Amino acid sequence: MTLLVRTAAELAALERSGRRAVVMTMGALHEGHATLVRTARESVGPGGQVVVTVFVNPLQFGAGEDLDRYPRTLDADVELAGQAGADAVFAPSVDEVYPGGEPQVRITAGPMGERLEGASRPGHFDGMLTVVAKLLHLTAPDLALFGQKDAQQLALIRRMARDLNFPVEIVGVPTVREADGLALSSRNRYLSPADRTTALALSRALFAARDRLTAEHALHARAAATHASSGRALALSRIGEARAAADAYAVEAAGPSPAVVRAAAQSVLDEAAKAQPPLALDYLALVDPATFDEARDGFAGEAVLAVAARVGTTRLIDNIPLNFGAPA
Ligand SMILES: Nc1ncnc2c1ncn2[C@@H]1O[C@H](COP(=O)(O)OP(=O)(O)OP(=O)(O)O)[C@@H](O)[C@H]1O
Ligand SMILES: CC(C)(CO)[C@@H](O)C(=O)[O-]
Ligand code: BAL
Repeated sequence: MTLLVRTAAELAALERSGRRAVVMTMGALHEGHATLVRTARESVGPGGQVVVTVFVNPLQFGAGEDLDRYPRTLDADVELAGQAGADAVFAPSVDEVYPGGEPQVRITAGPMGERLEGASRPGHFDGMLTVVAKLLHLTAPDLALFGQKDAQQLALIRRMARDLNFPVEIVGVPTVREADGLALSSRNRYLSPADRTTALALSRALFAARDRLTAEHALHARAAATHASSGRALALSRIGEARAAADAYAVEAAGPSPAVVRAAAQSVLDEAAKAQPPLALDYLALVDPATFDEARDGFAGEAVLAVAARVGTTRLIDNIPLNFGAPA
């Protein structure tokens, strides 16, 4: 039986058992959320405790965004959270979370919070981190789980926990997708069937980039295995073509190019911009997942290709991890 808790006092009175994991959500729960809850349950075991929070945080919505129309489905959320293994759902009111009205003192996300999502949604990450900090204090978990679908949010929460010494383990959970690739999101409920068809271009673009990267890795591996370009470089250098030799060496030494991989995604998005309804691209960026700095040519290691776009009145985000190979 899943307990529904509405106040901070009730939550504080909740008896603890074993390790406590928290999954924070804005409700309208779907299979992505259920996966976070199941992962939380597996992490703490049957003797541990899983708390799901459901709170649509006004502080992280900008003027003109969808705060008022955001879906609110608490009964179904309690049901789904319970089936996935939650012991309690904490669903406070706005007054309960912000008893003194809008908080004067807030968490500031810093430069990482001003890029990509932060540039499109000014103040969003300050509002998000402020409520996450409050919910961490209120729920006092041993671990907190967040989806990689919101990759920049996850990176900022990790950074906040580290920079401000929050005594909690932050766990990232891979993105759950529909069979056709669309990342699950509460905002998918806004999509008409035609919107949804266009929206599939987000994941298609990310998969095209992943496939391009796989092909690039194979090309470079083949070149290295056959020493084709070094052999050619040697031959060229013997006949005195020093510049051509240097170029040939460079081709073999360089890893896959971020620009080439990014372009594979861009061409899918360009096509979708001509669809009906059209996809309006906000950003497509290849970034370092820890800092959200742009991954330029020569980048090695783990990257994230992140995309945000509007289809009709719905704004969607998605991303995919891409490994550019071991850093030199
Ligand atoms: N498809 C998904 N796979 C894995 N985790 C997800 C997925 N969708 C959401 N989450 C995670 O669930 C948590 C709560 O997210 P939230 O309630 O905002 O859901 P959402 O579907 O992302 O909603 P929205 O459409 O408003 O962005 C976050 O940590 C988020 O990253
Ligand atoms: C982490 C969060 C619950 C804070 O409101 C929200 O940003 C979300 O659902 O991803
Ligand atoms: N899913 C991230 C929270 C937001 O869009 O406001």
